[in-house]
Amino acid sequence: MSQWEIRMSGSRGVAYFYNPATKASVWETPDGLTEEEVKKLPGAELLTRPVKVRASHLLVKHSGSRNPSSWRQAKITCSKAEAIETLRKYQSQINGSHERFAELAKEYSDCSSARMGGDLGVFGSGQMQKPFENAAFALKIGEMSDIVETESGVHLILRTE
Ligand SMILES: N=C(N)NCCC[C@H](NC(=O)[C@@H]1CCC/C1=C\[C@H](COP(=O)(O)O)NC(=O)[C@@H](N)Cc1ccccc1)C(N)=O
Repeated sequence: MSQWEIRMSGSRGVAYFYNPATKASVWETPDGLTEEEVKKLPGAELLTRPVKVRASHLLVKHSGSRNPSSWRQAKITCSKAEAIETLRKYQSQINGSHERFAELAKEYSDCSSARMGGDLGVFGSGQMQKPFENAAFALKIGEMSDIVETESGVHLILRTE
């Protein structure tokens, strides 16, 4: 059976099967593929991708951010490297604690969501910048991301629902 792979369709956020050799794309599991074989296909993680998530984040902006200003600092001048270093420091202080995450987001996040401990509410595919969306949607509930870079700056993400 020529190799199938799993891809995500546009903004509908629904996974489908694609066969690069035959260029066939089908919504349902191709005949002859067992459940076990499907789980081993490239892109299999997309099959368990949620439709919507709720997440909090701690954003540290830098001079290269698309909007280098926030409630904390009118003109943000730190370099991207310094922002990453700062976020690493917060990451080690958080050390997996959801409470610490919310406390540090409230105090240090350069996003207006800081006042809600970083909570962004529920969002679906197509709402956030792709690197942020992909990282948030790949997290299990309660899991924290490593450092994620977007046009806004560098983030730590905690998936809460
Ligand atoms: N709930 C939504 N749909 N709100 C629109 C999101 C727009 C989206 N934003 C992002 O992808 C990044 C990642 C998370 C926050 C964020 C960026 C910025 C900060 O960066 P900056 O734009 O200065 O570069 N914060 C926001 O947008 C805030 N309104 C998020 C928020 C705050 C309070 C409550 C809910 C949501 C985008 N497509 O640009």
